[in-house]
Amino acid sequence: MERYGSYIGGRWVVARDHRENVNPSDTSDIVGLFAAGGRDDVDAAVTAAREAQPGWAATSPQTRADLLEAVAARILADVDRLAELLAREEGKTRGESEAEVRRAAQIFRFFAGEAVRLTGETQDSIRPGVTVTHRREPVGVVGVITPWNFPIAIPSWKTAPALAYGNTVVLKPAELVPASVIELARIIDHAGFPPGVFNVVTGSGGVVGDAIVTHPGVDAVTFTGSEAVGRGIAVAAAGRFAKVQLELGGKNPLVIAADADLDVAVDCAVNGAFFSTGQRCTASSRLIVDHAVYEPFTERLRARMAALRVGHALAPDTEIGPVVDDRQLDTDLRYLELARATPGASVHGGDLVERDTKGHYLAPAIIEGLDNQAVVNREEIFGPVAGVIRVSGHDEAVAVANDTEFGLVAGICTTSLALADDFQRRSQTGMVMVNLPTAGVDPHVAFGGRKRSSYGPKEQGAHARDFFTEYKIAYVRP
Ligand SMILES: NC(=O)C1=CN([C@@H]2O[C@H](COP(=O)(O)OP(=O)(O)OC[C@H]3O[C@@H](n4cnc5c(N)ncnc54)[C@H](OP(=O)(O)O)[C@@H]3O)[C@@H](O)[C@H]2O)C=CC1
Ligand SMILES: O=C(O)CCC(=O)C(=O)O
Repeated sequence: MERYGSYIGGRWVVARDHRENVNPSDTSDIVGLFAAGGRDDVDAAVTAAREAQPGWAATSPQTRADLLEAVAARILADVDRLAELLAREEGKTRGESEAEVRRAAQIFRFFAGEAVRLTGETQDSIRPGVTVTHRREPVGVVGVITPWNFPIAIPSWKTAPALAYGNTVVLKPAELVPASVIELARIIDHAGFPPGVFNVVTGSGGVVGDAIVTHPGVDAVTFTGSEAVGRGIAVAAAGRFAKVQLELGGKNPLVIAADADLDVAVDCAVNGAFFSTGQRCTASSRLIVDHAVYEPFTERLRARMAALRVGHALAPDTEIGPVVDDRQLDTDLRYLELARATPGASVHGGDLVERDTKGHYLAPAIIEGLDNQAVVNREEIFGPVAGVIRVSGHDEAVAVANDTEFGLVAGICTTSLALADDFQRRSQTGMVMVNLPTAGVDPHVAFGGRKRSSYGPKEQGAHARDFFTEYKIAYVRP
């Protein structure tokens, strides 16, 4: 069984303790043994990152662009192997995994371009002869803490902009899925980045994650994961005046209007609620359906749902891979039990599925008959489970869609431009989708939500520079 260390200061550091990375499609398959890093590893990584940062910031933007482009090319050259590894460690289908790996390459390619595109601003002072410049500079050392549901794309969309703009990085992947990030570190190492520019410490959130967040040498922390952990990180980072960016949960509504094209609506619902096993912060976990189309929509949805093939992530006919681990499966089952025990609810699907290999297989489920106040329609489940809520008319649909503590993304299926436009304006979310699944965003576009879904500047696209750079304002009298 191969053992992997952390990547610190351009070297692979041998670890004392390791943790198994288990394949959720087949729990007898151990992907590898990964370092259970400690605070001393974080300290060494931050020291290396601090030493490397001024030199990295001083490199030509073209050098940074060339190196990021080399990472993109190396990812693409190895797509098959990386996709298979990702599917093995996370449980996404082979197709979903390949799409994610390609997305990681697109992200590195996009930020290669951004490295040479960074601009500042100038303005005239109110004092004659004086010019004011706003110049963007790197923040310094960025701590990156990532979740298990996008093992290579999320680490890439935090790392690529950090590096493009001259920061150095200490990254902690989720303990459930360290393999893809270790491969990314190998690629970055082979591409020829200076030692210390990119560092990875694997290990638990409570130890390695906390050490990154509280380390005085880390200038900024970018995090994606649960609200509870994000809240603690925000408090700890703000307490020592470090910059912080959080991407948290969602309870994303997809409205099916009375005039919706039901083929489009069912496609959007199936994709948004169940693909990637529902394990996306952008998942459509509330389907808000106008009573005029409730019966035909739910009938077609149930039929499509029942036909979805749940199975081993690497089996060619699998449409829905396994749940990531037994803990998340317990969470999904607990919410389904709660729904079944609630008067008026009817649960369709949601049974455990047996396959040739022992994996965490759960059939997709919808919960009908409950209103928007039910616990299952308020809390993020993070599994292949959606609540279906019946409403009367557009105004009620908008009110229900907005009646949540989250605000990541909202979708509407309608053939009316007026309804689509109205929904877009009134939705209390960072992102809106019209006749598209709520999940699945473009790699070159800003990403982020409102309310308790996100905190700090948006991620991705050119807007990423707002987090990964600081303005320096200079008054100049020549
Ligand atoms: N918005 C999103 O995209 C995501 C939301 N979630 C939500 O979070 C729930 C739980 O998922 P989970 O992976 O456990 O999410 P967590 O928030 O626990 O984990 C996200 C990352 O933070 C790390 N972490 C955990 N505790 C700390 C800490 N005290 N200080 C610093 N870092 C820490 C984790 O490490 P490690 O796991 O290695 O211990 C992981 O790398 C899901 O059911 C879902 O609701 C989950 C993933 C993504
Ligand atoms: O839907 C997407 O493309 C992105 C989802 C995401 O960022 C997440 O689940 O953390």
